[in-house]
Amino acid sequence: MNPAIALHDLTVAYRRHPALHHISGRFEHGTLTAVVGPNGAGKSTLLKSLLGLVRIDSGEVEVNVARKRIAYLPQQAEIDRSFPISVLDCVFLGYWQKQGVFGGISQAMAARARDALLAVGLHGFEGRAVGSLSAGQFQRVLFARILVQDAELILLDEPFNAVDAKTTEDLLAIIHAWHVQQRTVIAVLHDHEQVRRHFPQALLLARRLVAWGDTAQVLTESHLHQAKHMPEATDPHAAPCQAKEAV
Ligand SMILES: Nc1ncnc2c1ncn2[C@@H]1O[C@H](COP(=O)(O)OP(=O)(O)OP(=O)(O)O)[C@@H](O)[C@H]1O
Repeated sequence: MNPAIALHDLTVAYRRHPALHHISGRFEHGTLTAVVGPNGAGKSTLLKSLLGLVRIDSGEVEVNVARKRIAYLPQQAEIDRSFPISVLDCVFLGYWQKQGVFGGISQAMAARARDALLAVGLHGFEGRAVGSLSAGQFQRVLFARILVQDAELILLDEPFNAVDAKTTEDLLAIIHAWHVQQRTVIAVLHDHEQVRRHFPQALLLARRLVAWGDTAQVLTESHLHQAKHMPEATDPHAAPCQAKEAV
């Protein structure tokens, strides 16, 4: 069976400096994977490359999931919530990918959106402006939006940043339910203990691939030590990356 995603010797560079260096591997359908690594390791770039949001320098990303069945939660810092939109309307945005902008919201769809808000613990928040929510409440809204989107592949970039322990626990329960429903979930995370407890698969990045597979085999002391010693800065005088260069 085709994997949900296959990376074939993927290299992505920003102004010539590789953020991802010759990465190969597969995300199988229905797997729950944490992407971990130090700051600047290329984790967000990896998610963006799956969505076609960054230019690929060499290699290939094979995505065997229809674009409209992919949900993406960027880091909160990348989301503008200054525009005046209600919580319920924000959840309705989850339908847009499937329906198109002019699809209209049926009563059944509105009911599902309200149920999604209930599921994330935000019953009664429907009319609130998203700009007035706390970071944790807003993250719950974004999870409700993914719930109505009914996505097959869910990409989450640091979903628990600035989110308290209770909200994290609630959102982890939703991720667990997605896994049980055989959706493919890929989440960028920093808390290794959390990854060990909740994520069966892990991918450890340090621009290059350090390890990818069962979490217990990936998050070993030796692998984490290798990742930690990724050079902090890229060398401005480095030669351009050669696509066939050994990793
Ligand atoms: N748009 C951009 N232009 C230039 N360089 C970029 C751009 N986006 C990311 N980078 C660089 O690419 C590298 C990887 O960045 P990325 O955001 O993918 O890392 P990350 O692992 O998600 O980091 P963090 O844990 O800090 O969020 C970093 O060195 C970063 O400075």
